[in-house]
Amino acid sequence: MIEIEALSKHYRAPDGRVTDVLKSINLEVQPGNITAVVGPSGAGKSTLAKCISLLEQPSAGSIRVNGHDLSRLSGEVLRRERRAIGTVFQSSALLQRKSAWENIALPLRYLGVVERDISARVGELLEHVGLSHKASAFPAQLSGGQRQRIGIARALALRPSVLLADEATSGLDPEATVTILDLLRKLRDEYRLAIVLITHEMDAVRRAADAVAEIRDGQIVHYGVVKQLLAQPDSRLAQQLLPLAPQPASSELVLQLSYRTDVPVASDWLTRLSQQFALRIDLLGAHIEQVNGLQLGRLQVGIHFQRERVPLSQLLMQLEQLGLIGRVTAGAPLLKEAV
Ligand SMILES: Nc1ncnc2c1ncn2[C@@H]1O[C@H](COP(=O)(O)OP(=O)(O)OP(=O)(O)O)[C@@H](O)[C@H]1O
Repeated sequence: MIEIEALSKHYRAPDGRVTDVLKSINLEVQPGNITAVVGPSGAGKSTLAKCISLLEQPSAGSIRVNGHDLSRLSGEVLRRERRAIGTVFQSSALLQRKSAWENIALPLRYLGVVERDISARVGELLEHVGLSHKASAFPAQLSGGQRQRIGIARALALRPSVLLADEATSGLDPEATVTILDLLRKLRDEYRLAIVLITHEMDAVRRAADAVAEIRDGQIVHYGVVKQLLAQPDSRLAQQLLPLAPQPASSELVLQLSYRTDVPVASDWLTRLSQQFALRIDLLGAHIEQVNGLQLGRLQVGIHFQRERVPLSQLLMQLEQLGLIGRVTAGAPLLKEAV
């Protein structure tokens, strides 16, 4: 488990000017959980990654891994405790003259682990990342995705409890990206790893994250548990996770409806709603997203009132009873008259 508390980082330029890059970041990632950190370029994601991996010393605050505050340690104790954090970066930085097998063995060799145990552990890790057949290949003979999987195996060699993946899928093709993200999910579950996934790709968040923190200008401005975000379709993070382009509509009211496919939605909701309120409902757009193994649906519907206008609150309440969460995308002023 990793607990980041009131973490701040500033840099001091030679002329004495101070740049605050991280401002009092609080973030907790439990074992068996993937938390994505997203945000625009320059927001502070890499600096956060460097602080977590202790490449940079925080200016203030603490980073506790399994209860130990790593930011206060130094020397041999720090080297020992930091083994609890495995790191994978964008280019996995494998040694080119060493085979995949040797690259994974490196951290174990540095520690002086006996050869027999190294063999057993490397074999197990290669199997876990699905590359046993590439043990003797050199990095140049591997694809980008395969190199990244070897990088992940190496990061896990010392059995960390936290894995930091900093842009680990950037630059990979979609297929390799999916393989890496699915591997992270598998490792999360098998080793109960607490994974911090730093990424600028919302697709990666959708596929793998349990929670997401949005960082802007050095601060966490939004945080949400992915499965709960769907119940808040208005939230900024939900909109980013499940975008549905607004449709031009001649309808009196345009609603965006969300639902989880594992929660029953009345199959005849459309007929029931139309009949109950004398509506004509046009389907303007629909899509289903996979979010961390869960299917989430989004619909956009245009509504025409065929008799009197129905109060919006009544309409939304009825939708909720049918298993759908609604929010108005267009036409609200019209409705206000009727509310
Ligand atoms: N060593 C440094 N000295 C001074 N300022 C720095 C230093 N490192 C980073 N910064 C500044 O801190 C801010 C955050 O940078 P950081 O690299 O953490 O952003 P990021 O969110 O990772 O961006 P990107 O997605 O483009 O990699 C930027 O404004 C950057 O210029």
